[in-house]
Amino acid sequence: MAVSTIHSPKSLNSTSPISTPPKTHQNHAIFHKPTSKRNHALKISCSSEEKTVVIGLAADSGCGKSTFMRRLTSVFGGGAEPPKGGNPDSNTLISDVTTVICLDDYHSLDRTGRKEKGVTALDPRANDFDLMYEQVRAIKEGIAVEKPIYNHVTGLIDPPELIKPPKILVIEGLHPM
Ligand SMILES: Nc1ncnc2c1ncn2[C@@H]1O[C@H](COP(=O)(O)OP(=O)(O)OP(=O)(O)O)[C@@H](O)[C@H]1O
Ligand SMILES: O=C(CO)[C@H](O)[C@H](O)COP(=O)(O)O
Repeated sequence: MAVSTIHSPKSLNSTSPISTPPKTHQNHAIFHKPTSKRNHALKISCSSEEKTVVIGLAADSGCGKSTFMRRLTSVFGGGAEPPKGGNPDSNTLISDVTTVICLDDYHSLDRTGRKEKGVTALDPRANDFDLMYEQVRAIKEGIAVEKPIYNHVTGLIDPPELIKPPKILVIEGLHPM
């Protein structure tokens, strides 16, 4: 499993598939590995007061992303719940500080569509990376978006849900980077 901060609108605008972190650490959430046996706690510092910090979590299906995210959001405080009054099959988790969105929501082909085309959910042809990029960039810039929902119960793409910019946005899935 890979976890990374996604650093700036500039890096999101890059044409390179791999974003290059800037040299300063301002406005970034920073994860430190313990440096000594006496320092077991995961230290998290987040200096951004105004802009949404984006954290990407990449791993294959069933690797433990959701489990890890529940732990991570509890570190930031508050319980995380699906959007109130929305689609009960929403994959989104919202707390006071964080919003976790699942990138399965950017599947461009539903379950039947993938079967017909003979592609898996990992295949770029089954995902709308352009929409993902535009919406993550918009949220980071403080703009709410209407994000699609991939319904894991029905295998269909449901009507979108409104995602408002949180302090910390976590994008978890197969291709967040
Ligand atoms: N660190 C761990 N050690 C052992 N089992 C784990 C660990 N983390 C998660 N699991 C178990 O692995 C299974 C998959 O976990 P989880 O649903 O978090 O994965 P996921 O990556 O979010 O899956 P998906 O991509 O299907 O949404 C669950 O049964 C969970 O209890
Ligand atoms: O979790 C996944 C990817 O992260 C699923 O494999 C993918 O979204 C397809 O979902 P389903 O099997 O419900 O049609």
